[in-house]
Amino acid sequence: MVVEVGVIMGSTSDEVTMNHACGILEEFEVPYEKKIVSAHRTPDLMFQYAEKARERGLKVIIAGAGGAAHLPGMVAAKTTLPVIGVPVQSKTLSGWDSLLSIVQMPKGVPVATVAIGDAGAENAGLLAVQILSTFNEELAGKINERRDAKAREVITQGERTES
Ligand SMILES: Nc1c(C(=O)O)ncn1[C@@H]1O[C@H](COP(=O)(O)O)[C@@H](O)[C@H]1O
Repeated sequence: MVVEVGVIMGSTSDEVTMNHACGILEEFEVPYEKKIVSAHRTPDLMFQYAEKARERGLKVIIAGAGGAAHLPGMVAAKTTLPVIGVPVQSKTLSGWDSLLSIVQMPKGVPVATVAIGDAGAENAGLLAVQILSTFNEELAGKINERRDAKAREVITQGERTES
């Protein structure tokens, strides 16, 4: 099966967060790969990964990193695939450093930045699925089914809370 989404992260310490993106891809049965790639620690591997991504058949890259989170932006600079950046929550600055490093890209090289942490990673997975759904009606249908199910959950929870 051709891998469609690349989930990459700067360190194994990002894995717990990034697994939230992977969980969504599994839920939608989107073939993905998970790799540790760092702009700082493995720059040659990072360039190679980004340069080869499109010809390998990938359609979206989700890149998570914390602190001086240059990985998403650097990958975006070396590929024409859409890159979704996940700011991983850092210990010292609670992820503000990660967020600002990822979101403040110079014009010309966009990164679709999601929120800090686990919820952001989950949304990164959903955004990747939505990008793939542009040309895949079956996937679009599954997204709607998921949203309907979530809406029903919220209504049921609300009914239990309301008096
Ligand atoms: N921000 C980056 C990059 C990068 O942007 O290339 N490579 C690793 N890191 C980040 O360093 C943090 C601490 O890493 P360690 O836990 O390995 O010390 C991680 O959140 C990682 O994403």
